[in-house]
Amino acid sequence: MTHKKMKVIKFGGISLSNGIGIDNAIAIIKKKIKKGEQIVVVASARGNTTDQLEQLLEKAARGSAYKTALENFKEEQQQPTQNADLSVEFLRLENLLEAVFLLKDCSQKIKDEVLAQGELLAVKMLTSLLESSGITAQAIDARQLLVTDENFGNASPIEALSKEKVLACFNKIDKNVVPVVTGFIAANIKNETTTLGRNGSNYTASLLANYLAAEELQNYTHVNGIYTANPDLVKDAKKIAQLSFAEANEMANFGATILHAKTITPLLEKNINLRILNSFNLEDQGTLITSESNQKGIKSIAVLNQVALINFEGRGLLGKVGVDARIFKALSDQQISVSIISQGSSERGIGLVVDAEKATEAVLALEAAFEMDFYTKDVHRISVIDDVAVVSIIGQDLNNFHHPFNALIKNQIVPLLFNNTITGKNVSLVIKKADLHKAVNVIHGQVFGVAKKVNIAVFGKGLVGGTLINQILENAKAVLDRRKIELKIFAIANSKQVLVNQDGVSKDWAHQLENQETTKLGVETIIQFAKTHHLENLIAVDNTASADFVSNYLPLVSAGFDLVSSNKIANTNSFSFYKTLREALKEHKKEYLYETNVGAGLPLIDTIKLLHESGENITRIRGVFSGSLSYLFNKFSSADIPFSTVLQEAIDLGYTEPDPREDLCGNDVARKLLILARELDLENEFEDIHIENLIPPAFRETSSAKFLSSLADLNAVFTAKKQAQKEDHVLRYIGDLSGDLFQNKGHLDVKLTSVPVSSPLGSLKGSDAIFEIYTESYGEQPIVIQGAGAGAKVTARGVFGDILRLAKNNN
Ligand SMILES: Nc1ncnc2c1ncn2[C@@H]1O[C@H](COP(=O)(O)OP(=O)(O)O)[C@@H](O)[C@H]1O
Ligand SMILES: N[C@@H](CC(=O)OP(=O)(O)O)C(=O)O
Repeated sequence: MTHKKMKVIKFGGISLSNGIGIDNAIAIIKKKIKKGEQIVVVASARGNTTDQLEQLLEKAARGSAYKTALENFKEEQQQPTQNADLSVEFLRLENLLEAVFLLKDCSQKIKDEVLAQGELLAVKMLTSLLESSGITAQAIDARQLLVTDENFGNASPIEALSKEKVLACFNKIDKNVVPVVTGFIAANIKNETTTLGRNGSNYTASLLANYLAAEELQNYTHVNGIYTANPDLVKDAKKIAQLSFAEANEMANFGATILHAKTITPLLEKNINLRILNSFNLEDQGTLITSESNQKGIKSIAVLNQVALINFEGRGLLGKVGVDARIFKALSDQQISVSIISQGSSERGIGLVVDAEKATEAVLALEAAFEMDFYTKDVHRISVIDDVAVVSIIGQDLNNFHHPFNALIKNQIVPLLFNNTITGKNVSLVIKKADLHKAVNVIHGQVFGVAKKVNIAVFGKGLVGGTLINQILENAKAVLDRRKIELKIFAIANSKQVLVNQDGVSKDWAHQLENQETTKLGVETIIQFAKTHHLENLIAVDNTASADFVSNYLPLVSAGFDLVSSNKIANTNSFSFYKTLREALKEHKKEYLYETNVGAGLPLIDTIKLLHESGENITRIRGVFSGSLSYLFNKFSSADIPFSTVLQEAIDLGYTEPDPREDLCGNDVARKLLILARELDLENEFEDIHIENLIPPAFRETSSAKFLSSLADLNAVFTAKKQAQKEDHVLRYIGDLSGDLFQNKGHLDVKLTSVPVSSPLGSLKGSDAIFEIYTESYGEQPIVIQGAGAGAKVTARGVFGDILRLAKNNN
């Protein structure tokens, strides 16, 4: 067989599984032969055979019944044709398992022998199928080709010997015969079976490509190529069309399971291209890995999953020379390699990441090596954290690292340790395994800026809530295009029903919500749903007017939600609740925005916050805070009409609450005033506010119907107030906050007042709200914010604004 222009074609396990898998593999090989290509096929064990063999072994070693499982295994292997003679391997497996069952013990050496049968079976089946479709094929047992050391389970090839054997074997093969070689398996000098480590078939293929000086290695798998992150974990991962060997190597080293860490070197040595292709999607060009380097450098995220973190703590190690060397020696003596080390991560401690299955062994080795140091109390503890994973951001500059890091913290994922490599721009984070899925998605969203997903739960679907949901759905595409933020409403709830959808609710939400079962556990259901589906960047929006709902704020915050509300209750409850909520927000690094609490869509709270936080001394805030009361007194003052006529008009226009006494009593204005006061760090309670109740005492207790039918009885009182004014003055119902603001408490007044018609307050029109903010620097000249201060549409817009602010903040 000549090797020029020869290609090594490797099929992964799933690409050889029963059904479409094996059919496609045969079709791919046939097509290549038809085209006259010269190929060598390397095959992994089919489907998840290796895992199944591992399980059979474990059963047998435990002394549990394994025979039925073995029969099922054999039946599956014998698919799709009885023509393949698999009897040798089946018998070998039966004998090996029987021996393990009797001894109740299994060495790594036996395990390699058992696992090797998987590849041998695959190659026999493949050869038989090729033969029956008219292709002359020859099954080759790689144990005749690759010579390794004796490190069972993870053996290293002895180059010179292996190459010699490979060349000798292939030189004898006729060029019309397709060699089908077992991946993964080899033999030591004593001819005992070894394996190259899990997922090692790629390595076999790249060794063969090297020895045979192949033109290309094509790796057929079940994904379209190499992605910016494992596509099983990150839906939005993008396929990388081309990678350099160095970049691929980096990814493999940091755990991208699609590449075996050792695969690249043999290819690099001989400059052999590697193509990752999808045997289930032949249209796709896959990923090409070559010596050409990409100028910009590639970014990707890789995960090491089966790892443990060892914490080596010793106060007495400060300044001692050679401790690291001793640690590494103790571990390397046991063939344990360390993938990440971080020094000084704990008090005089060292954190080490090792393979999970080696963790106990590693601790024992370290305890033995540092026995004396325990006596002298220089080392006081060596512990293991099992359920960890390492997420590496490859190509990550440290100067930008704060972006993904902050995003993790915002999502309540605190890495146990992180480190960076000196060569190459890589940062690795050790995190709890439970956080893995979410962490990889959060980092991916940040690093690739593709689109950051923001997951929103909307509580309350009344006028404001419903309008908001529709606004979000209508504008989601524009927000995605302009801001690269993907807004998803994953939950909608009212007091009775909950609608959840991981992919975001659709335009039909109202109808779907109605058809949901009634549940009383809305908030817990939603918190649990977000957890189960690893949803990131969570925002809870409260558009209810409910006093009860506010008690959910604390659980939501501790579950990782930022809050937005148009509901004022949380800010006007007792000061102690106000403080508790702020403390919880701080503790969980969450934010709470409520711009619409005062002045609906007007940018009021944000302005006051900015002024206050920048140290500007706000001395007074005064204004007409209520749209309905603005309308009432603007109209009543400007024309010669009875108060009751204006009030009836306001009721008819829907400007007031159904019972207008809720507006006239002044409580709503008072709540807004209290919210502003608390923005200035004043510790006022609602009871501190002097409220001028506009409802004459005789009308306070009557029924709604009675009140609405006797509006004319209010006229005398209001006409008297109007007439008692100075010339060119008008009535305005205002909130007024003043006093010594250096004290803890401000002076808060809600009252009907008379102002010159030419003043900003006096010239107010329609149902506009107005806010005058007096500060020390601005002196007598207040900052004035004026505009529509009510209405479902503007309020919903304001809530939407808060959501976008949070979404951007999370960057
Ligand atoms: N960056 C990545 N791009 C693509 N796949 C990845 C990546 N990281 C991890 N994977 C995983 O690698 C798997 C394919 O590799 P592997 O299972 O070894 O294939 P095969 O058995 O065909 O050799 C995918 O299912 C995916 O879960
Ligand atoms: N069958 C072996 C080797 C293997 O499957 O390699 P690959 O992932 O490259 O197909 C395993 O499952 O570990």
